[in-house]
Amino acid sequence: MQNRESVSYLTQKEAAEVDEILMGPLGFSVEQLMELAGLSVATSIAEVYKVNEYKRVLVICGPGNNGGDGLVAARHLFHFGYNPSICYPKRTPKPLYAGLVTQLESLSVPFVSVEDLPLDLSKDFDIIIDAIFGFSFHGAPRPPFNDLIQRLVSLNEYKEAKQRFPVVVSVDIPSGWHVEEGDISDSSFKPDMLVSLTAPKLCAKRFHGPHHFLGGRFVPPSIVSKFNLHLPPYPGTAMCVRIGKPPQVDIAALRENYISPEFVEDNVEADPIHQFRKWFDEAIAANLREPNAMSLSTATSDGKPSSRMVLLKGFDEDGFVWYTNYGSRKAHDLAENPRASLLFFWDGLNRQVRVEGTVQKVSEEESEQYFHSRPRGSQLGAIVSPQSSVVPGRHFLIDKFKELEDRYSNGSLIPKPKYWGGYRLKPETFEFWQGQPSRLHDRLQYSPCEIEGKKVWKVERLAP
Ligand SMILES: NC(=O)C1=CN([C@@H]2O[C@H](COP(=O)(O)OP(=O)(O)OC[C@H]3O[C@@H](n4cnc5c(N)ncnc54)[C@H](OP(=O)(O)O)[C@@H]3O)[C@@H](O)[C@H]2O)[C@@H](O)CC1
Ligand SMILES: Cc1cc2nc3c(=O)[nH]c(=O)nc-3n(C[C@H](O)[C@H](O)[C@H](O)COP(=O)(O)O)c2cc1C
Ligand SMILES: Cc1ncc(COP(=O)(O)O)c(C=O)c1O
Ligand SMILES: [K+]
Repeated sequence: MQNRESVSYLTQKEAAEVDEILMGPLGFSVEQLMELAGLSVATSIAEVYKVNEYKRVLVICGPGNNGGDGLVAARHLFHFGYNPSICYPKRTPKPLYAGLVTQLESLSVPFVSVEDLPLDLSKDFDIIIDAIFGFSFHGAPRPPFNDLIQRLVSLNEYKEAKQRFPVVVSVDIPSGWHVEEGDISDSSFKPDMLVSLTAPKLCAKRFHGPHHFLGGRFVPPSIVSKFNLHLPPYPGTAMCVRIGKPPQVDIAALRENYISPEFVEDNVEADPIHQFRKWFDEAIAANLREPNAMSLSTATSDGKPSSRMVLLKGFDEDGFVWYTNYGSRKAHDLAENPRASLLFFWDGLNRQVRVEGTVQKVSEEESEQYFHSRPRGSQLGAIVSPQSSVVPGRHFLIDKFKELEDRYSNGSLIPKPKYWGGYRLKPETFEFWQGQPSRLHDRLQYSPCEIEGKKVWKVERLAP
């Protein structure tokens, strides 16, 4: 999360200069920049306002490039599953704009005239995108945009009356605001979200709404250095990044309604290891991050519990294996109380699996073999770290690490320390859980029983 103070802002003149450099010596075309800008707007909106709750979108487009960004955003939002409508009263007679309009018409996105647009915008839309004016705005808004801006101002009244009201998202500049000074006359509207493009303009300092995003992931280093820009890094492959304060959330209202295929007794495996393999393979196929991460809970002999994450490194009929330091807190617990439980949570699949049983160390040979399969840095890390004991500072670890790195820089075998190795939990019970609507989840528990002298697994459904 980027601190608002550390982000830089552009003046109106600088914004126009950046434009000229991008589309001059740097070889960009306006189409390209507009496409990226519109896509950033659409992805920012999709990040905050989920399509199942905020479906109906009105995009009000002005006569310049800001309006073009709105047209592009509308097309992307359509493909993301939203229902956009467009109000575009002063069309620009250029092929770029005509093309964007044709693209939207081919998707049957409706164009609404100012006259046909309701005076009260609060009922028909969930999101209103203000793509009226960008950084070239000057003076006071002229018709018909003054009237449209007034309708956005009126939304505040509905907000105060606590009726359901649409959120307003401004593209680059809240329309009617002075590009540098902000809402000087205090007569314009206050958007809920601002998507600054390329770099925030000075007026963005006056934006105090809940969601400030930056989009336009195309700024080359030469622009960054020429304008001394301080911008947050974009995460991963994202087209947008949040700037300013983190969103305020009502923790008590944070919840997911799980929707999953039915998980019923008739189609589970008789053997829980087979069932685990099936779900584990599905977690891998779903491309989840670290599907082998599991919470390991242990307890002291007098029953004081503790949990931590570890990585599963193998499983079969004999049990579930992980590696760690034999002097750690968990190791002390396991030495006096071998009973433990494992918990997997596969978020993207609405699944969790509990495995409970007793733990033993794996053989030295097994630990040796695994230790030498790890990256050399991790092998050295294991030697350096007296896991779970107090150390004087980070330097203590780094100094020891560097010393060892030098010693083994010739590529020679790094001996596994005696105090590092694996554990195996032999399962006694399993529970497979899958989230369902209204908290009526599926829970199937496997426990061992004997039928005619033969060990089998009993499967029972537990109430959610
Ligand atoms: N640079 C970049 O990196 C990128 C920039 N991009 C986008 O471009 C935006 C800047 O676009 P822009 O320069 O076309 O101007 P913009 O603000 O849309 O409007 C100008 C129009 O409004 C009119 N107008 C002005 N004042 C008025 C008034 N008081 N009342 C009524 N009308 C008024 C003016 O008419 P005029 O006054 O000149 O007759 C003209 O027709 C920028 O904010 C960003 O969204 C991205 O697409 C890509 C990357
Ligand atoms: C995703 C994840 C995986 C981890 N995997 C291991 C692991 O496999 N082995 C390990 O010793 N620590 C692992 N850790 C660190 C442990 O959570 C823990 O901090 C450490 O083992 C010390 O725990 P203890 O003091 O309870 O013994 C992992 C942490 C995370 C977040
Ligand atoms: C301290 C520690 N040891 C061991 C592991 C196990 O994973 P790996 O053997 O892949 O490094 C982890 C994983 O996060 C870890 O943090
Ligand atoms: K705008």
